[in-house]
Order: sequence, then structure tokens, then C-alpha cells
Amino acid sequence: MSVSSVFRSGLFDHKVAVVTGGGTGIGKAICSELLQLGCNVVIASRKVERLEAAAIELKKSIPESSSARVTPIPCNIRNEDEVKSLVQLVLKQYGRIDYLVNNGGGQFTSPAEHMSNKGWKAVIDTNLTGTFNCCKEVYTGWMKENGGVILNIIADMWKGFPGMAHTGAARAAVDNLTKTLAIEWASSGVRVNAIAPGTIFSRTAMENYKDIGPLIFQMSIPFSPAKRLGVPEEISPAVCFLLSPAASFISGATLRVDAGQSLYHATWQIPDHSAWPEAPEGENLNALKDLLKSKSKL
Ligand SMILES: CCCCCCCCC/C=C/C(=O)SCCNC(=O)CCNC(=O)[C@H](O)C(C)(C)COP(=O)(O)OP(=O)(O)OC[C@H]1O[C@@H](n2cnc3c(N)ncnc32)[C@H](O)[C@@H]1OP(=O)(O)O
Ligand SMILES: NC(=O)C1=CN([C@@H]2O[C@H](COP(=O)(O)OP(=O)(O)OC[C@H]3O[C@@H](n4cnc5c(N)ncnc54)[C@H](OP(=O)(O)O)[C@@H]3O)[C@@H](O)[C@H]2O)C=CC1
Repeated sequence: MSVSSVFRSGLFDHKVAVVTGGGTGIGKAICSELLQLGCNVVIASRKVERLEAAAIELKKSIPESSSARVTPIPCNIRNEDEVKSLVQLVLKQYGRIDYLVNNGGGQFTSPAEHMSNKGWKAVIDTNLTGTFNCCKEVYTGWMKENGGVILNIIADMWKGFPGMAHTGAARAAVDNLTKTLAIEWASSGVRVNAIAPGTIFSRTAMENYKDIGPLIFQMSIPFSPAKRLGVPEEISPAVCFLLSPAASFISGATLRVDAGQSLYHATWQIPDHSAWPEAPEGENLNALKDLLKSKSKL
């Protein structure tokens, strides 16, 4: 159920949210809900045409009675100057920034041993440094004096992230950054939280992985306790809740929205091997060998 159907329409009237990656997938679902709740929304990402098309589509989410607006502003969050100019443009146009949703990001799949330094940096710069750039500029430019709420989208990296080491490291860092900023910026009345989604299907998320996209998402299904994938509309209600006054006493928290996926199996298969160092000699190892011998007789 969408949170906008539970929260009264107009809850976010006259507020302003900046949502990075707001034109696709999870970001688009978040913006659609915020607009329905009366919030003005700025969507910011790199691909201008896609961003502008999304803004036109998102306008349809705005109730006729609402004065909410949606504005696309091109921005690569990896570039500090572009983030500074994004914040200045929003403040010039809207005069305030109540909410920042750091949703823009992503990665490619690769075993760690095959990752190039350039590929590693691209993912760290996007997900960690990009998030930091946005937090810092929105805080210094507005929230330090006026308060606000920051919400970081991270990932299910709680058991490491085999096959995506770069993003696992970056998202774990953002989990920690969330806690630090929640404390450092508390005295400005700024709440900072994160959401760690499970595997969430959208066409754009799948297409990022090119030919292997369909396989990655299909093979993830058995690893969810739900035995299905999530969709962006199952992330956006939690985001709206954490932004809203209903979460006024929640800060420094990461909410897992993953149907329990992070508590269940890891997808990475470890092949059988005998490379592990031997256990130390002694009575316990002898007993273990006896057990294995008797088991092989069965
Ligand atoms: C298995 C476990 C499943 C486990 C189960 C999986 C569950 C799925 C969960 C889904 C999670 C999601 O986040 S789904 C959302 C997905 N959406 C996104 O990722 C969107 C944004 N992503 C991106 O823009 C890109 O992926 C990202 C790498 C971050 C940035 O790309 P850019 O082209 O902008 O970056 P550049 O600075 O040009 O550098 C690109 C360099 O990155 C490296 N690189 C890029 N793509 C590469 C690739 N496919 N293979 C190797 N290397 C690559 C190369 O070194 C590139 O350099 P050159 O060699 O010189 O070209
Ligand atoms: N789908 C899933 O299973 C999960 C997704 N996530 C994370 O959720 C977030 C949203 O992903 P999702 O909606 O699924 O996938 P999408 O690929 O649809 O969304 C990624 C968005 O991030 C934007 N983006 C990427 N790099 C940058 C950048 N350097 N500067 C500005 N914007 C950028 C993209 O726009 P553009 O290319 O135009 O810049 C795009 O709108 C991402 O951070 C993703 O990694 C986390 C866990 C699971």
C-alpha cells in the first residue's frame, strides 16, 4: 500500500525535496509519492533527456488541487562543482531544501580480483563520495541553519557483497556516514537515516547490467524469503515515513526493507575445495576425523 494513501494528502505541502536519481526506478517511485503528498520535488541525475521525460511523466502524480511542482536539474553527484550548483539552483528556485534523498548510484558486477582501479573508483566516487558531496552541500547551503531530513539509499551488504565488492564497501561506508552525520548535525535539527533495500526490480535497474540483467534478477528470487523480488513502490513508503514528522525521533538508523533477505542465504557459491589451512592437531581433530570416517562408511 502506498504511504500517500495512508498519510493525508498535503502532509508535505510547500516542502522541497531533492532526490538524486529521481527519474528512474526507486527514485521515481519516491518522487511520485512525495508529489502526491504535496511536496515540491527536484530530480537530479546525469542523463538529461531521460530526466526531462521523467519530469513530464511525474507531473501526472500531482493532484489537481496541489501546487506542487517537479523540476529536473542535470547533475553528476561525483562532481563537487555540479552538486554545489544543484544546491544553488534549488535554493534560487524554491528558497528551501527540506529533504535530501541520496538515491542516485549503482555499480557493475565483477569478482574483486578483476576490478580495474578505474572501475573501483567509479563506484566509490558515485556511491560514497557522491552521497557525501550532496549531504555536505545541502547541509552547509541550507539545513545547518534551517534543519531538514536526509535519507540515504544503501544496499543489502550486511554479509559483504561478493560479486560487487566496490559497492559493498561504499554502502557500508554510507551506513557509517549516516550515523556520524546524525550526531554531528543533530544540533541543527537535522535527522539522517538510511534504507537498505533488498533486490528491487525495475526495468532501468535490470538494463544497467546489459545482457546479464535478466539473469541477475531472476536468479535472486530464491534468495528472498518472500520468494519474489521487491518493486520500487515497496521502498518509497518507507522513505516517505522516514522523511515525515511520523519519524521525528528517528535518526542515525538504517532500515532494511528487504523481506528478511539480509538474514537469509548469500547468492555467492563457494566451490568445494581443499585449500583451507588444516585444523590444529589434537583430540578434537582426531574425533572429527573419526566422525567423518564413520560417515563415509554409511
Ligand atoms: C554477482 C552478484 C549478484 C548479486 C545479486 C545482485 C542483486 C542486484 C541488486 C541491484 C542493485 C542495484 O543497485 S540496481 C541499480 C543499477 N543501476 C546502476 O548501476 C546505475 C548507475 N550505474 C552506472 O552508471 C555504472 O554502473 C557505474 C560503473 C557506477 C558508472 O559508470 P560510468 O560509465 O559513469 O563510469 P566511468 O567513470 O566512465 O568508469 C567506468 C569504468 O567502470 C568500469 N566498468 C563499468 N562497467 C563495467 C563492467 N560491466 N564490467 C567491468 N568494469 C566495468 C570500467 O573500468 C570503466 O572504465 P572503462 O573500462 O574505461 O570504460
Ligand atoms: N534495484 C535494486 O535491487 C537495488 C538498488 N539499490 C540502489 O538504489 C538506488 C536506485 O537504484 P534503482 O532505482 O534500482 O536503479 P536505477 O538504475 O533505475 O537508478 C539509478 C539512478 O541513479 C542515477 N545515477 C547514477 N549515477 C549517478 C551520478 N553519478 N550522478 C547522479 N545520478 C546518478 C541514475 O541516473 P543517470 O544515469 O541519469 O545519472 C539513475 O536514475 C541506487 O543507488 C541503487 O544502487 C540498492 C539496493 C538494491
